[in-house]
Amino acid sequence: MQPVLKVQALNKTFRIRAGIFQRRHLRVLNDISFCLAEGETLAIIGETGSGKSTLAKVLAGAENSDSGQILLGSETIEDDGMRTPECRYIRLIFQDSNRSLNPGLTIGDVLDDCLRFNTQLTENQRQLKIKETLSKVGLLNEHQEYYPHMFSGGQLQRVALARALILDPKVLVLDEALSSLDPSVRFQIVNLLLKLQKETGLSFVLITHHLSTVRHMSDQVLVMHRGKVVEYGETELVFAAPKSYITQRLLNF
Ligand SMILES: Nc1ncnc2c1ncn2[C@@H]1O[C@H](COP(=O)(O)OP(=O)(O)OP(=O)(O)O)[C@@H](O)[C@H]1O
Repeated sequence: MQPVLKVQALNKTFRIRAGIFQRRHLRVLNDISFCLAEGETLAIIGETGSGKSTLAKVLAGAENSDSGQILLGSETIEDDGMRTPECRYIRLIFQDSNRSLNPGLTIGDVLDDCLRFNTQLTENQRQLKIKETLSKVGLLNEHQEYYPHMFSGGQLQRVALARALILDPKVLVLDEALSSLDPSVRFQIVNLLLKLQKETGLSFVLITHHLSTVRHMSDQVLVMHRGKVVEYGETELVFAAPKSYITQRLLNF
């Protein structure tokens, strides 16, 4: 079966300050490759600074890579830093996604803007799509009239999910998206994500420090250390017998 997402030899370097007049190159992603099947979840774990968030941003088109390819189905959507518009089928939700919501816009306006800028839908079609999407994430049609400050933390993460889902993505990248939620709300959102995955075949790249969530949600796990993949395999196998010393340390073996 063809994977929905294929990442091949991805590299990314930042130029960082190394003194008053000096700069040096910091290699943050070093030859990263993996595959993700439709309806499956790949968890990415690693210590702070190992490159997980940079990888999430590159996948979602928020940062360009220096070299390497990202394929969505059979289409190459990034080739040595060049992006195609199809990258909108990979959407990113991060911990503070809602900080990027304009406090002066209602949720209906936010979702409508997303559709107006990215699709050719008519006003009626957009209204229908907004209603359907809010319902998918467990919000009411009336929530269209609400401003961001009127939502609780858990509801805001549902709004972030609605904003990601409204463009019918194939892959959702969740970068610590559940971390700031209290355990009962996190549990509800995890169940919602799993339900959506079952119903629509959506695939997830899950970046989290919560090992129990990794075990509960993911089919495969990829372990990063200083920008490199040090272990990659089925979640149950990796958790039962981690091969790399880095994984053993992360899993408290
Ligand atoms: N825009 C940037 N410019 C320069 N260096 C950066 C930039 N973004 C990230 N870095 C550096 O790249 C490295 C990897 O950062 P990244 O945020 O991807 O790690 P991470 O694994 O997501 O960490 P955490 O678990 O703390 O979120 C770090 O050393 C970080 O300081």
